[in-house]
Amino acid sequence: MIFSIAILFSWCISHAYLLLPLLAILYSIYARYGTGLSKYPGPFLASITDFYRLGYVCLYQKKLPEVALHEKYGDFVRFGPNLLLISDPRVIKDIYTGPDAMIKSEYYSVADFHVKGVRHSAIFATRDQEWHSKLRRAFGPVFTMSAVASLDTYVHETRDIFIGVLKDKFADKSGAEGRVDLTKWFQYFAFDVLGQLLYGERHGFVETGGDVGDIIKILDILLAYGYFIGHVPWLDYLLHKNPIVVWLEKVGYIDSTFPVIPFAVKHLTSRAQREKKLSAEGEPTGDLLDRMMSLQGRHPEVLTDFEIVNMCAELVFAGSETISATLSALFYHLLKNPQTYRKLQAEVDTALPTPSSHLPFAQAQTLPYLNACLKEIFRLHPASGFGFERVVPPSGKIILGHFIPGGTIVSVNAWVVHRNKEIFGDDAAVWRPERWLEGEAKSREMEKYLFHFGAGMRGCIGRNIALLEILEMVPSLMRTFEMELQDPHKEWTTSNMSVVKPRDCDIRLKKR
Ligand code: HEM
Repeated sequence: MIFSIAILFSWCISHAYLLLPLLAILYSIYARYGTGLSKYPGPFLASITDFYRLGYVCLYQKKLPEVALHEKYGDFVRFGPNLLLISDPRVIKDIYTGPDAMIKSEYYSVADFHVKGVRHSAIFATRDQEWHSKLRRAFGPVFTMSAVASLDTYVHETRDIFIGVLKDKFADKSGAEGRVDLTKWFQYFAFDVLGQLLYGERHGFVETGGDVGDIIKILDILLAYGYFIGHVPWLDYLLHKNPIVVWLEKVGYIDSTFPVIPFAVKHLTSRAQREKKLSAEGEPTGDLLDRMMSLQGRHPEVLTDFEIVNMCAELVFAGSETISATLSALFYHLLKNPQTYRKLQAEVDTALPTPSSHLPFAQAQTLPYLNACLKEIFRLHPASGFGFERVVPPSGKIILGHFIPGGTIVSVNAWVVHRNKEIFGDDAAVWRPERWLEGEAKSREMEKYLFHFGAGMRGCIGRNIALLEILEMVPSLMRTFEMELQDPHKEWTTSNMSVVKPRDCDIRLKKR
């Protein structure tokens, strides 16, 4: 027996030149026809290998891959042996919401990490729905609108320091000295405001005008790694999660700790003995860390110190680049379309009599044109550039009359949904905040399909914080400065590495 296995093995080795192409052909036939998706259109090579998709997203950075693919192939596009992209917004409720919401695909698992050799998943990436529900329930009270509104003083402080630094460093200066790289400075703001919200202490980006501890650089690498490798998730087991790297991390030869973790641990440790504060209504008070720690007694099995530190890192991970991309894109479009800039400025000037006066968050939420601009930027430039992949349950699912086999990965991208002409109008591809002011019924109908924060239980837990930060920043900035693009005729560029990041949108500032 052993003898015949050895003969077979040596025959296979000596005929590898024949066997390997044969296996590749058999695998390709299976990939193309064996997953039940062969009737859907899409690039031929994509139906055979996920590497096609990886190559495509690497090379196709100018226009989002999904937008171009749906334009070419229609509502259902096969973009992998097992992946179906869907553009019709009506599917959002079937895939993402309700008790049957589908689980996240392995795309997200690339964001898992090891601590002392043990694998962990935080709230954004976990594929364990039950554990995720527990996390959402336990952390939930910290993120409600009323809880977030009471965090406004933390945002004011960072915003005022940010505006002060811009004033001193750039305002009224000519030449290179007055040139502001908007994306970079909004990144500094976004990281610092999160430090302030989380621990009552900024990380120090704005004051130093630089990347503290290379946090931005490292986050950019992590986001790019997740975005690209997520298309072929098993590559992660050869690269970052291979047993040698995991072992080297375990014994301390490699340190892949995200640099905000030590910051979070330092603050958590220093507060461990502090009395936990609750408001008169029994709600947590203080900064976000205080609030999360004061909930520990209610959910001791979920809100461990370890999970709280993970959550701090997740909030920085998910809530920094998204904010800076949204703010930069908003000002780019306002300045590229000066009539919209003037209209918003007039509204802001009425609400804010002097540059140093303050517009409360609740009042900012009522300014019609400001909120129209906000919805329009969320629509036209949703910060997340990736499709939110989910796995069809084993029994399969009927979606818009199509039976989709169990195990298929389905994905809807906000950039595609938000360009739907039936919902948003023939000019869906352009910046026009006025579309949100053309009747309440129309606005409500459009809002129903906004997908920039995702949907359902896996939708953005930080959405109220995002609104707070943006609505606190925009009016004050516009009241303080007259802004113009460095080169009004130049078109910006964007890059998509999970977050669609604006580039080349430098501006100049004059004090008002
Ligand atoms: C304009 C700003 C933002 C946008 C467009 C945005 C978008 C999103 C989207 C689309 C998701 C779901 C992704 C998916 O289904 O795969 C998400 C999840 C998440 N976001 Fe945001 N986000 C923003 C700001 C923030 C902020 C400021 C924070 C925190 C301070 C935050 C924290 C999170 C977390 C923790 C998750 C995971 C939630 C879960 O799975 O339960 N985000 N965000």
